[in-house]
Order: sequence, then structure tokens, then C-alpha cells
Amino acid sequence: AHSYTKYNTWSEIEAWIDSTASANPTLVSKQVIGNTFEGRPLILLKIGKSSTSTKPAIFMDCGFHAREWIAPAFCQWFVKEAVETYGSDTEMTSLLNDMDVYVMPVFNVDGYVFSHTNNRMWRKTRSKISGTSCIGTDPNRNFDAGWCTIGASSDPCSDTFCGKTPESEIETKTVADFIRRNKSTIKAYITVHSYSQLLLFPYSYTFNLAAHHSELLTVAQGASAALTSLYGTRYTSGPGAATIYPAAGGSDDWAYDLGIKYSYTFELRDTGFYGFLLPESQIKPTCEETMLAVKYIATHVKNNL
Ligand SMILES: Nc1ncc(C[C@H](C[SeH])C(=O)O)cc1Cl
Ligand SMILES: [Zn+2]
Ligand SMILES: [Zn+2]
Ligand SMILES: [Zn+2]
Ligand SMILES: [Zn+2]
Ligand SMILES: [Zn+2]
Repeated sequence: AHSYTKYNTWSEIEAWIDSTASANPTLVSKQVIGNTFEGRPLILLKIGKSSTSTKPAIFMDCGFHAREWIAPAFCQWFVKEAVETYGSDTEMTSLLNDMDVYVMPVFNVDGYVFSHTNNRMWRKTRSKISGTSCIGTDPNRNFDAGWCTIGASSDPCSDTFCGKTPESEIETKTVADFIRRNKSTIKAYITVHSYSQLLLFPYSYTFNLAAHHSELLTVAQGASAALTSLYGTRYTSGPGAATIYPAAGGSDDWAYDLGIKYSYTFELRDTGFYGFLLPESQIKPTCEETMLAVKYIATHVKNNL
């Protein structure tokens, strides 16, 4: 059965999405924006006080990379906290009154399922590529942002295969289309990965500083400090290229170049002791501390609309 302190299967998450949406009709709505390569639904939860007018929004996705199980766990936790604390927590209440948060609990659904059933260390999508028996593309190399110029491979058998073309993956194209369609209202993009305990922002595809570098850094440092305040977990904030590695085709760089100024990639716990195999006992502390960072960013965005 579904548990916020377990790594749920996709079918448990899918059932949870339906029950959460139906239990909170004024705060949560579900929309299927497309399908994966293997035909599973790409699901978005829209969280926010329902309003007839269009509100500014934040887009947050989890589960780009199949093996990074703590990321989907966090997206589920965020939705739980939102519905649980709306009306009591001042910050969350004013956030959801003034903004909408689009939460995509699992981006790479096919990969997530495969990592539960076949290969725990799987990273990519599960698409079939013509001319090879190798499977899948790295969705975080598949966006049209310096595509395949650095830190990515044109070898379909590589774990960082950039795809035959930008947005070759149906998952990438579907999300890129949604964000393009809604770019006038989407004010922030947050994508959740693991591991390394980093808060990254553009650029990864170049060492050049982003136009809004100083503000992005200041906000990241504030968010990281908020995170650290709970259990002392230490994070490093910085532009992707210099802070983790230079790499092109990432969703955060693409969203930023589309004009979404507040664009961040979280690399959650840990720093390598367990790595992708973070024990379920660490789901609660990881998610509680990450809530503080995400709320910090969201509040900053709301105060700077
Ligand atoms: N733009 C980016 N932002 C963050 C990262 C790091 C993640 C960490 Se799993 C990745 O390698 O895809 C990679 C890129 Cl290309
Ligand atoms: Zn279960
Ligand atoms: Zn990742
Ligand atoms: Zn990672
Ligand atoms: Zn909590
Ligand atoms: Zn601020």
C-alpha cells in the first residue's frame, strides 16, 4: 500500500494521485498531459486554491532519472505537506492562495518501473532507438539547451545519451510543450534529482555566468541555509557547470533560456555513502529538510512576481 515513508511502486503512486485529487477537490486537480514511450500516463498535479483567474505558477518535477527514488518520494511528500498544512501554515497558505504549483511526481515513468522490476541502477528512459539494441535516452541531456555539445554522449548505449535530436523523447517533448504553452504564467522551474546534496542553477552547458547569476545564487544560498537549519545537512549551491560538471541538454538550462528566471536542480541526499540506494528511514528527514528549501524558493518567487 502507499506510504509517504516508502519508495512506492508506480501503481501505488498512480492510485495515490487519484485519491489525493479526489480527497482535495478545491486544492488539487489532476491532469494527464501525455503518455510515455511504453504508454503510461504523464501526470501533473496542480496544487493551489482554485480560482477562476489564471495564477502565476511554479513547475516542479521529480524522477527524471529512474534510480533516483528519493526524488519522487519528495514530490509525494510536497503534495502531502501542501494539502495537510494549507490553512494552518502561513507560508504554504499564502503560497497556494497566490500561486499554483504544478507537481509532476514521476517524469520518467517507464524508467522508474524498470528500476523497480529489472535494474535498480537504471537511469534513462526506455525508448527503442533505431539501429541499435541499446535502450533509452538520458532525459536530462535531451532538452534543446546547448544540446549534445558537452557532458553528453551521442552513443545510444551511453547512460548520458543525448537522443537522436533535442526532445526526441516523448516525455521530454510533452513536458517542454506544456511549459512552452504556459510560459507566461510559470515563474519558476524546479527539478528534483539525487544524489550529492547540491542546489544547482544555470548554466551547466557553459561556464559563462547566467544573467541573473547573483540573484539565483543568493536565493540558492538562502534555501540551502533553510535546509541545513533542520538537521544540519550541508548543501553546496552554485551553477551546474562548476558545481557538479559541465553538461548540456538539461531541463533547468532550457527553462532558464525560455525565460523562467528561477530555475533550479536539487540533488538530494546523500553524498555517496548510500548514494541512489538511500534507505527508506531517511525519506522523512530528507523530505522535511527539502520542504524548507523549496518553500524558501517559492516564497521568494511569490514576493518577486
Ligand atoms: N542542466 C543540468 N543540470 C543538472 C545536472 C545534474 C544532473 C544530476 Se543526476 C544530471 O546529471 O542530469 C545536469 C544538467 Cl545537464
Ligand atoms: Zn506498497
Ligand atoms: Zn538525476
Ligand atoms: Zn544525480
Ligand atoms: Zn512536515
Ligand atoms: Zn527572497
